[in-house]
Amino acid sequence: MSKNSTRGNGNVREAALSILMAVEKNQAYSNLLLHNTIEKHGINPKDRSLLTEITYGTLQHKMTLDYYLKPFLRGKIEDWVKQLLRISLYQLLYLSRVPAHAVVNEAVEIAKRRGHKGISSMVNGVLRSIQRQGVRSLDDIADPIERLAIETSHPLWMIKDWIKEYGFEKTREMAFENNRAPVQTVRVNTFKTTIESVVEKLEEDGLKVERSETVPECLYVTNGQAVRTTAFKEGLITIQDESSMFPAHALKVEPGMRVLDMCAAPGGKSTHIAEKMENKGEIISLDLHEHKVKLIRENAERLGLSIIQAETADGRKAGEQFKTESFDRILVDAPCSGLGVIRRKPDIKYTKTEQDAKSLQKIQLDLLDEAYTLLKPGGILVYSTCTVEPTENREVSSQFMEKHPDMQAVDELSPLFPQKGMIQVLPQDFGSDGFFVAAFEKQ
Ligand SMILES: C[S@@+](CC[C@H](N)C(=O)[O-])C[C@H]1O[C@@H](n2cnc3c(N)ncnc32)[C@H](O)[C@@H]1O
Repeated sequence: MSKNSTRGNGNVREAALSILMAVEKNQAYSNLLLHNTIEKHGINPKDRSLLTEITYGTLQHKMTLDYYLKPFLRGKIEDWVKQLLRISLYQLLYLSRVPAHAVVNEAVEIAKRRGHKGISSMVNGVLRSIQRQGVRSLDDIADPIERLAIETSHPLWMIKDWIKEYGFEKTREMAFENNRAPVQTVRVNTFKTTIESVVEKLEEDGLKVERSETVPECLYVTNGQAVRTTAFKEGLITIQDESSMFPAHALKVEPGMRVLDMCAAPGGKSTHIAEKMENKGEIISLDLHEHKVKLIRENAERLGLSIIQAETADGRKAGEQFKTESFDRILVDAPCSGLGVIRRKPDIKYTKTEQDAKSLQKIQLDLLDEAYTLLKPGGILVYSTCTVEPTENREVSSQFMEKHPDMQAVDELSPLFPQKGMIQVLPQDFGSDGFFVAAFEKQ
């Protein structure tokens, strides 16, 4: 794909097709593949936005598209042809800016290039029939739960699980919100600069910026790419979702403290904690994977933070390296099912299973048990995840407190969000990621 593609948007659709095939076949992450494709081919901004829209849109609406396509398909069709039909139907139904004839023509061309004449005639036939007859109505699905699953393209087990925990209405809002694009948010490095000065710098770079009403150091960027700004290069901001800024507040750190961040890569929260500690004290940041630990170091360096010591280690065995009851604060930002970030990674809707949440529950409890041993009396332990699964979050917190009666839920998570003990943020609450934060104090 060239920087200045002259052959229309055919290459964009080819690229979307390849990404979607890799996501489905190899369970590759859509966001990483999209990023790599854009960087590798130096795709221009206009094509970049179309590629992102087609790839994410097709993934977001996969089950709805299949529901619409089913009456038009006969017999077994190859995976790539199915993806091509999904991509094309997505554009016909959801992208009014692409003319219908262009969508059909591109699809037929791709089918010819990748397959043979028979396949291209079939693709042509299906798309033209859909154009003539329209698609069937979702009203044909009598059961409201099943309808919600198909309409918003979420597996039925997931919708049922959420309804049990949050009720039908909140689940419905969450499922629709999961198909919307998130607003870009950045965190101001308050150790190095002020919020006002960053707002000014970002605006000088042509970005539109709004301040959050919940987290003072959080800014919403409603256009452009904050990662390409001078403020980013100078280490004055970090790209981070607003929900992910809650744990550092819940930790209630002070300069000079000794803090352990057990699952720290790529360092989004470790660096936030360091900024709040004014770069005074000590932060040990662990992660299981060496290549990810490198990212913690790089981020700390870019932000001018020197108190972070990043190490490769299994948090569940941290007691082998550190003394019992030696940390003032511990963060367990645990590996989780990630179902709060479906807006950013729509593919996880289809790859996660009910069993995943169960096995993650065990890992999270093991990490928390180790953290308990390392926490000083009077210290605070924060447990957070970017999921909305009750098997993790709520169940993990109750099991942990049952096992350790001297760990008490704090009276107020933070002056910014005064809930007692824990908060479950749903994506529709503030427009931020679905997220869970619990804070416990050791008696
Ligand atoms: C939710 S991510 C952490 C995000 C990070 N706190 C941040 O804000 O940038 C969870 C991390 O836990 C790490 N991890 C998984 N199991 C672990 C373990 N047993 N010990 C330490 N880290 C682990 C993963 O490699 C992953 O980077």
